[in-house]
Amino acid sequence: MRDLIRLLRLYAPYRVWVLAGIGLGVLTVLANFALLALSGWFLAATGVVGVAGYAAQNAFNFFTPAAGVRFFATLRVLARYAGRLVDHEATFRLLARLRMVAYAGLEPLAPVGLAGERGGDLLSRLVADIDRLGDFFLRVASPFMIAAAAALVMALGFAIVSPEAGLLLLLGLVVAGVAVPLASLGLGRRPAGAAVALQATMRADLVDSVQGMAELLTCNASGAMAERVDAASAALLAAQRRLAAIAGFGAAAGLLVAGLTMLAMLPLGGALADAHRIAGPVIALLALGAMAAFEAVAPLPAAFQLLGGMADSARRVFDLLDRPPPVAEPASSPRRPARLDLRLDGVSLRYPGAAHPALAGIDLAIAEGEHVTILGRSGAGKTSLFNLLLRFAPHEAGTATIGGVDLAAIRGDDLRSLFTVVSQTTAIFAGTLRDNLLLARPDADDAALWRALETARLADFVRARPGGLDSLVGEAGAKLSGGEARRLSLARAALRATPFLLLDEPTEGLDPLTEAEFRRALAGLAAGRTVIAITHRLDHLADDDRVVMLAEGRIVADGRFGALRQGAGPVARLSRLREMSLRF
Ligand SMILES: Nc1ncnc2c1ncn2[C@@H]1O[C@H](COP(=O)(O)OP(=O)(O)OP(=O)(O)O)[C@@H](O)[C@H]1O
Repeated sequence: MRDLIRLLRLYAPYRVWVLAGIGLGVLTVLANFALLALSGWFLAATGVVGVAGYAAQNAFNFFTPAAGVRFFATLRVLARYAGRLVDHEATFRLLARLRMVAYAGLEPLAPVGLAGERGGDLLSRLVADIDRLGDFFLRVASPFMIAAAAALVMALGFAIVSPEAGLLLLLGLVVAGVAVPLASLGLGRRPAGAAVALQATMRADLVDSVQGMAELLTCNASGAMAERVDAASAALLAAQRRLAAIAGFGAAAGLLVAGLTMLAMLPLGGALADAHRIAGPVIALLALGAMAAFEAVAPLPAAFQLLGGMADSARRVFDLLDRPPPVAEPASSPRRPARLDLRLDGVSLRYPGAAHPALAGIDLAIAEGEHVTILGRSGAGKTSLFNLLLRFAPHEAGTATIGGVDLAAIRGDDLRSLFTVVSQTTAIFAGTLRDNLLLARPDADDAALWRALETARLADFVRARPGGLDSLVGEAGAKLSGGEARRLSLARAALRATPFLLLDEPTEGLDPLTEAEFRRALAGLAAGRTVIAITHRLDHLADDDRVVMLAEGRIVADGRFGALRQGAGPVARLSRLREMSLRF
């Protein structure tokens, strides 16, 4: 419930729309109530006057009630139309806000804070849960408020005619609008919660299986995955069927209470008329008015039923938004220093929840313009060093500075604007080649894009495509080969003139010819920049290249490659191993 109240607070900027929507909703219900009550009375009264003779007919004022009927009928239509417009406007505004809030909350968590999440589950929270919450005002909050306000006004209206009739109407409305829906809520809580969880699991499984379809097919595992999705789908259908049955029960019980209340008005009205407390035609007013009054509570069973699922969705979304970002952001960044020397003193880094630090006591100084190669076995902490520099993960001890400024004092966006990363895993987004290039520099013109493609040796490939720069690359670059995707990332890098170039084994897995081209292009990009390159390969290192070797998160060697490979240290051992493996 706390989450739903928090959700309501997000409506604050749209309170005028919200209040107008509720006001128009109340007006619609009251206009319908007045229309039926007046019509009932008018019909009954004209009937009575009809049999009472000529004099009574002449004395009866037909015009005012007839005008009233037309007025309420028109008011009802106009109020309903305007109400729908206003409600939907408020809903769309909230949806847009919710999506912005969710995205803004998610962004600081990436990539380290989301490492344990399933992509499909995140998608579920961002799309399905938020869509569900978007309906909160329209289908839950607004019906409750309209029902409460309209029920009180209508019961008061009846109470003016007769307190007993007012009480009876209020009782009927409370039973149909609160007791019956509460019963269906109790019955529906478990299947509603199960449906939300099952939908999320099924979506996550589906996203996994679509992304890994090739792997599933080659492992003959697609059948097992299909069975898993099928089982989740069957369980979801069972939960939804149960919910539909409960909703049907709620609607039927609500109608029954409405009918019984209307029927009960007849003997009550009769007794009141016998006691000369009301005129005969008012009995019709009470009966038809009571029937119309239940329009106010008709949406409540559905609203109560949605409440459970919405509370679950709100919890899932807010749970994501409440996670502290792995890195605290300063409010602003200091001025960019004149020289961008990098210095790490006793730096340690531990990922959230990890037992061991990924980097421990790192002392490293890299002067502006220097080229450094980072070596180390898998899991040694090489990528973690990049994560530290890019402030994807904070360091827990030591100091890390750039040009003498603490990394923690620089906003993530400002810090990352100093770096270009080229890695072996490149995210290619569904869209055109141009879209993917413009990510790196949104204001780049076509001439700049072609220059970058030339640098990355991809220009001929793009020219040969009928769509040129506007050719589609497919989901995750499915229409590109691995080497082309890698060169696209290189073209992106060529568009970013940043002082630092971080290379994370970008030539790994390329054929020798492509690799040679790639390296030449990289050398062009590296000129005049500080370059930190991770590699497992030693064959491209020259003797005077500076290498830093990591093992279990610590620096175990730092010096010129030629000197280090002559000695007896870890670089020499790695070098010998490499030579042996080349001989095999
Ligand atoms: N997001 C994360 N959460 C928890 N632990 C992590 C995370 N990323 C990496 N690690 C752990 O930190 C350690 C260092 O990982 P890192 O990715 O820096 O290694 P690496 O040297 O780049 O390895 P490789 O050459 O295989 O890419 C490993 O033990 C790894 O399991």
